[in-house]
Amino acid sequence: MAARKAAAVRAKGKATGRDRERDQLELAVVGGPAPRRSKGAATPPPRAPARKPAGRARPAPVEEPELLPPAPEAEPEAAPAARSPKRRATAEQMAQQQREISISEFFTKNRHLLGFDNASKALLTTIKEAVDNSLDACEEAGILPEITIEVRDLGLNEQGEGELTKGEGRFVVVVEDNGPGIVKAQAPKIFGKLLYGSKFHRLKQSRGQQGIGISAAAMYGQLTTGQPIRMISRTGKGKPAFGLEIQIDTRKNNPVVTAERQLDDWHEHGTRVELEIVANWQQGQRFVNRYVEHTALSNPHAAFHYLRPRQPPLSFPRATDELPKEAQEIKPHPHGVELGALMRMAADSKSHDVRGFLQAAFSRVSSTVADEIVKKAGFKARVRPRDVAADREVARKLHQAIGATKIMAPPTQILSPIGDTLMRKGLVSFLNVIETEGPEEEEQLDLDAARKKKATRKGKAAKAEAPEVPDAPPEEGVEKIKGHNYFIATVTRPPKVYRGNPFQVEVGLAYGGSWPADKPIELFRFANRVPLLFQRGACGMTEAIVKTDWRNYLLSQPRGSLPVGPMALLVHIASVWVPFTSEAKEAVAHYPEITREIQLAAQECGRKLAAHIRKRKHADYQAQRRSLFELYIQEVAQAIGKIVKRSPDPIKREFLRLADQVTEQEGAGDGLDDAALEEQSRKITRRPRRAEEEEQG
Ligand SMILES: Nc1ncnc2c1ncn2[C@@H]1O[C@H](COP(=O)(O)OP(=O)(O)OP(=O)(O)O)[C@@H](O)[C@H]1O
Repeated sequence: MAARKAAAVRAKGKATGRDRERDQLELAVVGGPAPRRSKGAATPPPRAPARKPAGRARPAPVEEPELLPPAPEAEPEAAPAARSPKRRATAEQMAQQQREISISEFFTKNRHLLGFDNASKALLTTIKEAVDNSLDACEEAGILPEITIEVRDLGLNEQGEGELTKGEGRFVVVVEDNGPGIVKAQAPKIFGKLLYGSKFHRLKQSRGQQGIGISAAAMYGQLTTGQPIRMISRTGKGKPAFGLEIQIDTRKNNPVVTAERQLDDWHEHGTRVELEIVANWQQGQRFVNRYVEHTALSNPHAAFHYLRPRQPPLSFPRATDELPKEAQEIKPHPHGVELGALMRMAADSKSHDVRGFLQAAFSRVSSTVADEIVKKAGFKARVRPRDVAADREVARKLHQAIGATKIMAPPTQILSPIGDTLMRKGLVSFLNVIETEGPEEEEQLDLDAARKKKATRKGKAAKAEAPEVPDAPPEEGVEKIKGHNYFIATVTRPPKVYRGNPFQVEVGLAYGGSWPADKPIELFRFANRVPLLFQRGACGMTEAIVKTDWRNYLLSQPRGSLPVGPMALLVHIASVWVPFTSEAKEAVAHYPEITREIQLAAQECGRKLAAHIRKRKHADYQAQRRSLFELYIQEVAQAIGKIVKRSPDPIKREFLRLADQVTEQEGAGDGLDDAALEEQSRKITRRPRRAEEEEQG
């Protein structure tokens, strides 16, 4: 109706600017297209009256006056259109500003993307990058890792005496390994060039992936203290050890060696990295402690020596002398390849025809599969890889044909999971340290809450704690650690594939002990054996655990949260390429295939846990009943003795034997559900009375 009125006014040619404004708004409300105003035009161009639609007239739209916008008078923005603004710069002027950005310059500005957002986190990231490299190098070379991590407070004197630096200050981080060492010619680029490494271009399980970690730490040190990274390395007996000081020319992303020396006496092989950085030990040590503990847990084949300012050194001996199974490199699976990547791979190929290219570049492509792909692509004549690289249409056909061809899943036995036995060993030695040292706190820097939590764990926890597992006989899966009983269960899932990349999930849990029973469980996340300490909420692993219904396994669980109970839960994903959410490698992306596997592993572990909790509840119940029974047994035996005129001692012994028998029988109640156990308990309560009656009778 309003539109029609407005059209009538326009037809008369008497519309004012304000009328036109109102028309536009009204038309917009009744569904007409908003008029486009040409840039710089003071008033909108005149519009032709609305044409009547051909055919049967539609009913007039129902008017909704309350939807109309306020009258233009009330709208200051509806003032006359502004004149076109003065041009500020021409394309040519802007072109003068446009230039290449070096990767180091980019990450200098965006160091938070690499995990260097603040001084406490930077401390952890620096250590983590160096330790992960040491572990990777040792494993690749087949050496049992022996790693020393040292944090030195430069506020203290040479003897380590003085006042500890409060807040931010200068620290030296040293990481030394007994690995294969680094070839001298490579060292400058490894430590002084971002995106330079040996792991990015391959598909093989390793802690490092990107080739940016240690050089980013060097860059952070250089940025915050102006000091170069110092390294020493030796590749073996008979080869000289060398030391270098390396800086990064951030404009060019190139290394500059500022000092060089040869060492006569150094270890037979290995690498030492020393970085001076601005760090916050006061706040950051919690993360570092936790990182070291968790790294020891997930790497039971490695020994760690951890030296800290003004604290006794901490050692984590290796729990096994066996190296983990060697991870194998694989080629990408054709079903995971994208069109652009296919074209690039074809351009790099040395094969003479597309069949050869497919077989050489991808896993699981036999000559029969290659023939089938080529047939499905409809290539008549011989197609060379360079045709695929140059012609998008040819590449598209090939890509489509790959997608339409059934190809065996990628090989999965190339991964190196921790395994059930070592996960258990790792958990036990980790709990040993935790029980001695006291646990570390949550990642949030809420010190008050942290202090409270510590108090809860050390003192009050005993009350809240789930009742102890009876001393004897030791239940299967229960480990006694520093006087506390922990139930430990582990699950390793078979390998699976996401986006063509094999991955494998493992879950381990430790229940009971000194963990508080009234707090959310402790969730420990690991990716390729590296603990993930930040971004817990944003991690796909957390999501999977939260989505698991833990009430089925006798833990309480607030909606959308982690379960509550005295439990530490370890989740590990091993993969040839872990899909991290960012370069800082702090959280795993939410791939449904990965979430599902974690859930399945958690459920399997949960079932073991539920069986244990039931058994323990039952044992507690029996112990309670027995002690109640034993409380009166003396009196009862005496009374019966008087009636039957016998000594009470054999009667008492008989009662105790009966009690043993009953408890034993009920011990066989394993595997019953709660209701069945309750029922069984009820029956048992009546039994002694009957036994008594029989005796009396
Ligand atoms: N301690 C070491 N011993 C032997 N080689 C090392 C050592 N540290 C680093 N390297 C080599 O230097 C390369 C670069 O290391 P860097 O930490 O920058 O990246 P990365 O480990 O490959 O990946 P990411 O950035 O994900 O950590 C490694 O790929 C490895 O080849």
